[in-house]
Amino acid sequence: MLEAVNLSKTYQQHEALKPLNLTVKPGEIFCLLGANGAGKSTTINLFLNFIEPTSGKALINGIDVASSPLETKKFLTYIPENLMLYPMLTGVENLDFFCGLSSLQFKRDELAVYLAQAGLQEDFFNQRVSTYSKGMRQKVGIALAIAKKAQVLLLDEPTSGLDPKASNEFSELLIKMKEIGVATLMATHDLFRSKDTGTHIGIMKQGQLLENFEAADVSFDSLEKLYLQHMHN
Ligand SMILES: Nc1ncnc2c1ncn2[C@@H]1O[C@H](COP(=O)(O)OP(=O)(O)OP(=O)(O)O)[C@@H](O)[C@H]1O
Repeated sequence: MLEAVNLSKTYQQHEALKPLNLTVKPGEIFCLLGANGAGKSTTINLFLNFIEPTSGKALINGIDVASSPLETKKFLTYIPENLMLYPMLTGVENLDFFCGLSSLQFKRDELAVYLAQAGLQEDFFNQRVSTYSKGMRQKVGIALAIAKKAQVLLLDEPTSGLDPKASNEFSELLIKMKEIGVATLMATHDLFRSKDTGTHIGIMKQGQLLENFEAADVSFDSLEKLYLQHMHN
């Protein structure tokens, strides 16, 4: 579970994130929408302990990420817009390496099962990642989450630049993760996927979470209207 408690970040005078209170429970996919500079990545980076909060706390499974960064990282997998993998290593080798960083060791056929569960085509398991499409690289990230039995997924625009089919496949993986109780926080610009895949939607503007509602409570049209209204004001 993810929890922000009066979490804020100020750079010099600039409030990148105004005090945020937010909970993402197991089995929820919280989609964070907002214009460029709204504070979405800042929120995710605070949960990753990449940056220090100015006030408040980011908690993962009730543990403060600032005071227990290593422990909280065990529970989570982070997939940014461009997942950094080693291009000269194969998918299996990359997965092995990143599992190793979490002190996890698997046999080759176990790694292959995780890649298959993440939807990667078998022909590519032993090919260098330099030959992978962006969607295939993102699947290696999901395979890592599956291998780690991650309880939390932090995603920063993971589908930007993916073609509609790859984006759809990624959404299906997120739904699978949801079904096994993973809590997901995703920054995205994709209104359609937020409505389609998310369980909860937040709209941010200038560092502030202006809206927080259940995806089932809005139609796609009303979501778009609401989003544009906030951006125009
Ligand atoms: N290291 C930094 N120093 C100063 N200001 C920063 C720093 N990092 C981010 N900011 C500012 O914080 C604000 C929020 O940025 P953030 O990256 O969280 O936005 P975002 O919603 O993720 O945008 P995008 O959709 O472009 O990714 C912006 O005004 C940005 O300029």
